[in-house]
Amino acid sequence: MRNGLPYVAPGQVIGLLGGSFDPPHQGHVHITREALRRFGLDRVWWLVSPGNPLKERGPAALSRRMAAAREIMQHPRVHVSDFEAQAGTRYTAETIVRLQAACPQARFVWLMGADNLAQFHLWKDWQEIMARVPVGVMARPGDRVEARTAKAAQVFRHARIAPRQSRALGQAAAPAWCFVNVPMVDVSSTRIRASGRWR
Ligand SMILES: Nc1ncnc2c1ncn2[C@@H]1O[C@H](COP(=O)(O)OP(=O)(O)OP(=O)(O)O)[C@@H](O)[C@H]1O
Ligand SMILES: O=C(O)c1ccc[n+]([C@@H]2O[C@H](COP(=O)([O-])O)[C@@H](O)[C@H]2O)c1
Repeated sequence: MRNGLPYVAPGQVIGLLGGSFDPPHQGHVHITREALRRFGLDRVWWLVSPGNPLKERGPAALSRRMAAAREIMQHPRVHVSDFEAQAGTRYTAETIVRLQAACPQARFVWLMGADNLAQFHLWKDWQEIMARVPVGVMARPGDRVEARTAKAAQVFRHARIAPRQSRALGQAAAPAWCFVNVPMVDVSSTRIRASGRWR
């Protein structure tokens, strides 16, 4: 283990699900299982963020979110990581550079829900992220149309992989991205926080 990362066999395809996980919920578990299947991944690592750079409000303590994530996401092929806190990164582009340096034998795929694709062009160095790793996007209630018309989707329309070929994403050369219409689970951290069941 380096930076708390598990051993990676050469050529292994690892999906990265970055998130605030404030709190983690069944929507995260669901898209993780779907991503393993639909994008031909060997593993998924949850990257529990020290704090989303675009969100004003800071999340709950990292240790609490990590513990909750480990409790809810129990799967032999999924690892919950605080790599960003350990590496001192917060921006995804930088995190990916650091992960690729730490695990040069791995193939990484960035995973996100459709709501994040709609915002993706606001992320720091988002085009560099596209140039470095394939991106797998999963449908989320309410965000399908926005995702399809997202700026990132338009700029990289030439790099889109058809959903029926989604399993090829992990082996594709970047830039490559794929949107899949997985069955949807209508849960969000915002709603759980509002219900008072977290905090
Ligand atoms: N129900 C869901 N369906 C599809 N994708 C989801 C779902 N919930 C979260 N995601 C995706 O998981 C990643 C991490 O999400 P995050 O931790 O921000 O949860 P969230 O429920 O979106 O939180 P918040 O409501 O605070 O914004 C993001 O890429 C997000 O799009
Ligand atoms: O790098 C950026 O500029 C950037 C901007 C917004 C979000 N992100 C990342 O996107 C992931 C999802 O964030 P969130 O808060 O929607 O769960 C998480 O890993 C964040 O660090 C990254």
